[in-house]
Order: sequence, then C-alpha cells, then structure tokens
Amino acid sequence: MIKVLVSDALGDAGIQIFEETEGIDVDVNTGLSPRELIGTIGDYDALVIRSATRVTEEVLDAGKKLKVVGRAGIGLDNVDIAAATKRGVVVMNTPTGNVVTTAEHAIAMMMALTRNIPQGTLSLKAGRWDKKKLQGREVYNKILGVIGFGKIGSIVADRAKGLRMQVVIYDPFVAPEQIEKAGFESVTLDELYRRADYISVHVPKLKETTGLLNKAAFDKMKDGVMIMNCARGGIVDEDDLHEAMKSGRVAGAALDVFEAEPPGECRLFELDRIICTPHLGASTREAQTNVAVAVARQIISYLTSGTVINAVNVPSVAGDLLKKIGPYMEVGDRMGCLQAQLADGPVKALTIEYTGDFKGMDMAPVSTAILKGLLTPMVKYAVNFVNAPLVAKEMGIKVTESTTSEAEDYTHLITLKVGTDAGENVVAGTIIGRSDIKVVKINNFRLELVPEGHILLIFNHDRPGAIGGIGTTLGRHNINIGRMHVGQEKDGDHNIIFLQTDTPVPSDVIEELRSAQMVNSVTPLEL
Ligand SMILES: NC(=O)C1=CN([C@@H]2O[C@H](COP(=O)(O)OP(=O)(O)OC[C@H]3O[C@@H](n4cnc5c(N)ncnc54)[C@H](O)[C@@H]3O)[C@@H](O)[C@H]2O)C=CC1
Ligand SMILES: O=C(O)CCC(=O)C(=O)O
Repeated sequence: MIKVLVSDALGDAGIQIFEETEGIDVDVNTGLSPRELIGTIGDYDALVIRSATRVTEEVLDAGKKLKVVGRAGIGLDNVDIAAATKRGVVVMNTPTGNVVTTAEHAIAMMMALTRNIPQGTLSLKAGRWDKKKLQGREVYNKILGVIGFGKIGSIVADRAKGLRMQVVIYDPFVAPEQIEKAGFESVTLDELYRRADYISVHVPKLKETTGLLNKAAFDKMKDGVMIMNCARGGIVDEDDLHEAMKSGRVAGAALDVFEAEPPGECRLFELDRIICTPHLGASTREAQTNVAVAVARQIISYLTSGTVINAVNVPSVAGDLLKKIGPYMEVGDRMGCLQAQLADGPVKALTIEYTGDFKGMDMAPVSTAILKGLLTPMVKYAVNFVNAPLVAKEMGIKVTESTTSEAEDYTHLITLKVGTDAGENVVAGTIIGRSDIKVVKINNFRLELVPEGHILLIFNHDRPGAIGGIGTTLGRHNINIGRMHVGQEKDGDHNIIFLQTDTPVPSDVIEELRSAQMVNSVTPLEL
C-alpha cells in the first residue's frame, strides 16, 4: 500500500480521490506539532500540505520512505526544497488552481481598505454611526502599482483595468514588451514607488524579496499610499510599515499574510487603518477544490506511474512523453548501472551520445535516468531522478551530452562513455521493437544482452571448450544459467560472455572460475 499523510486541511474532493484510488491508504492528521510530524512521517510515501506544515530538514530525515511532498497551493517557502532534493524527494505544487481566487482577494482588500468596510462593520456593531470619520476614496483613475507580474499579479492588473485604474508594473523578469502587450506600463521599482496610489505585492518570498517593502522603499512612496500584501508575510517589513503608517506616509494597509502565522500579538493591529485576513487569499470553495484535486492527481500519478507534474525540483515528464521515452530511460538506467560496475576506480567523466532518430524527443529525463543508474551502485544513500544531477555534481563527475541524427546500425542508439583514471569503458544500448531493452556493445564487443538480474561478465580466450568448462563449473555448484550471450571481439581472439544466473554466484565459485584455463577475468554484476 502507498501511504499518504495529509497534514493540513485539504479539500474533500482531493481526499476522496486518494480514498477511491486502489493501493492508496490516506490519513488526514492536521495540526501536528513539528515533533509529532517527525514522529509519524516515517510511515508515509507522500505528504500533502498547505501553508501551515513546515517541511524542514528534520522532517525529511525522519521521512525514510518519503518520495513526494505535494503543496495544495503555490508558495513553497514552508518547504526546505534543497534538503528535499538532496534526499531525492520530489516537491510539487499546484500553480494555477488558486490564482483567480487570490487575485480577487487582493482586489477585495483594496476595495475594503479604500472604503473602510471592516472599520464600518466594527463601529456599527459597536453601536456607532461613524459616517463622517469613515469617508473613503474612489479607485477610479488612481494608479495601482503591481509588483510581480506572474500569474496572480497579471490577474490583479487585469481586474484593476476593469475598475478603470491605471496600472503600472514592476517585474524585472518579465520583458517590458510583454507587459505593454497586456495593456500595462512597465516601470522601474523607484518609479512605481513614486507614482502609485496603491501598491499590491505578488512576488514569491525569496531572499531577494524579503523586506522588499522596507523603510527605504516607504520613503520613496507617495504620501497617502495604500499597501496590499496577499503574497507572503515578511515581503512587507512589519516594523517599517508600522512606522510609515504612524508617520502618515502610508495611509492604509491590507495584510493577508504575516511574518509569523498566526501573528499573535502584532503591533500593527493597534492601528485603525490596518485591515487584515488570516491568510485567506486562496480560501474559496472553488480554489480549494482545484488545488486539492490537482495535488491528489499529481501525487498519484507520480507514485503509480512515475509521471512528474508541476515539480519544482525535477523536470516534468508527461504521461505521453513517458510512454515514448520510458524504455530509453530503462535501458539508460541499466547501462549506467553496468558502467558503474565495470569502472576501474572513481568515475571522473560521463559522456552520453544519442545517435539516430531522437528528433522531437526531450531526452533530459533519459540522461537523468542514466546518471541515477550510474550513481546508485557508487553511493550509500538512495539516488533517484530528483537528486541524481546534484549527486553527480557533488562527486565531481563531468557530464557531457551530444545528439546526432546520423544512425549507423541502429535507428536509435545510446552510447555511454565512462572515464576513470584507468581508462574509458564504452557501453551502447537500444530498444528493439516497442520496448525490448538491449545492450549491443561493450567496449570492442558486439552482442545483444538483456541487461537484468544476476550476471557474470567473463572475458576469455576464444578457444574450443572454454565456454563448456565454465558451464560445467557452475553446474557442479548447482547454479542454473538462465541466459547466455557471447560477444566476439572485433578483430581479436577474445570473447565476452554474459551468463545470467537464477541465483547470485557465491564468491568461492567466482574464484574457481577465475582460476580456470582460458578465462581472463570474471566480474559479477547486478542489474
Ligand atoms: N495569500 C494567499 O493565500 C496566496 C499567496 N500566494 C503567494 O503569491 C505569490 C505569487 O504567486 P504567483 O503569481 O502564482 O507566482 P508567479 O511565479 O506566477 O509570479 C511571481 C512573479 O514575481 C516575479 N518576481 C520574482 N522576484 C521578483 C522581484 N524581486 N521583483 C519583482 N518581481 C519579482 C516573477 O518574475 C514572477 O513573474 C506566491 O509565491 C505565493 O507566495 C499564492 C497563492 C495564494
Ligand atoms: O493554502 C492556503 O490557504 C494558502 C495558499 C497560499 O498561500 C499559496 O498557495 O501560496
């Protein structure tokens, strides 16, 4: 059974998908303390979170079986992605399901702020009629500055256009032409600060965006500006905002997110012109259904078919591409594993050559599979599609790739050259028919080997009786040979023999084979 832990409130539609999927066992256990999470996570293959659960290095260490963390939502600042990558855990989010909802919340916050709706509600409920005190402003013709023109920021800008606001955008990673094509003005951050009557923040929380709206920024803004933060707490510095509001520079602020959540006692709450919601940006029925369904489907597809969707630390491989390149990933993985076992000393370099009709195929997942196969026998911890490139880099293995359409004997051929201080081994493989994986070349030897199971790789002199002697020795020790492949050295008098045995061959039998006449070397392989 695949075990899934849902540790934050997830929409029912997502839970139902897990419950209805055969082979999946889902537990919903929300509100766990960090210690409790560390105590339970060891049983689970997948963890589903929103913004409350913190997936720290300790949690990942305790998650010995953990393969995937799925965020029902966008922001992943509560997940240690680098630590997950190192441990081979896929981290995925659902990047589109809640963007309309969150943009609508930002607009709602702007309108509520500008028309004093929360303050009006409170004063009426307290028995007052503060009509004069709570006079507001129109947003019509005012300038909205949007920081971050991604999925949410661009919807906010679009909705503001409908309110007949002028919108200026700052996003250094989006081409100004793209912003202008969408009907908005692209400006520098300083210009945005200088011109905007309202500023709405829609950037991820990163080192570079933490404290983006600080004292220096407030000092550059128009007097009476209003600020909305429906992105992440800490992008707007809370102490500096407090000061800017006290001084009157900032006339009002609407916060959905806080430096600490829940914020507990927060100085900002003393101010009348602060309005806030408890991280409700994504909280609509529609958005929660969207993200719950998306995360459940993504996790199931990864755990049952290996198809990766919306991962932030590994390239996505869609199901139809996987069908096409899956067999190549498999042969690549096995050839990598074979190369690791042939290598005489630490691997320094790997060259991957794709030869033939690979046009239109994204071979990046195949290269990752090759690395995974190569590294698995070399390191003690689990190497997978997520951490393989990182592990190779850390081990100082230089990886190069080339693709050429000039096919020789096979329409598709993958050749791996692995260099060590002792020299280079060359292994080539292909797919025969739809999915039969074959290794067709090892160094100078041509063969057709199915690379699987317990294998003895034997180099011997090409003389009558050599192969018979090997068979007799194994038979004497009651070891059954499942398959045998013999490859002949091109222009030489050596053979390479692959014996696939039903059981691993004990070391004393290997020694006996090594001492036989005409046998040059015997290497046991596990593929
Ligand atoms: N309050 C809530 O419930 C929700 C909050 N969010 C937050 O909103 C954030 C934005 O979400 P999306 O628009 O979907 O993300 P996105 O990735 O589509 O867009 C982010 C944009 O910010 C820009 N950006 C990055 N660094 C920047 C910088 N230093 N200055 C200006 N622009 C910069 C990027 O170029 C990108 O265009 C998320 O990272 C998340 O933290 C998302 C959903 C719900
Ligand atoms: O899950 C939530 O309610 C918050 C959503 C959010 O902040 C996000 O998707 O980044």
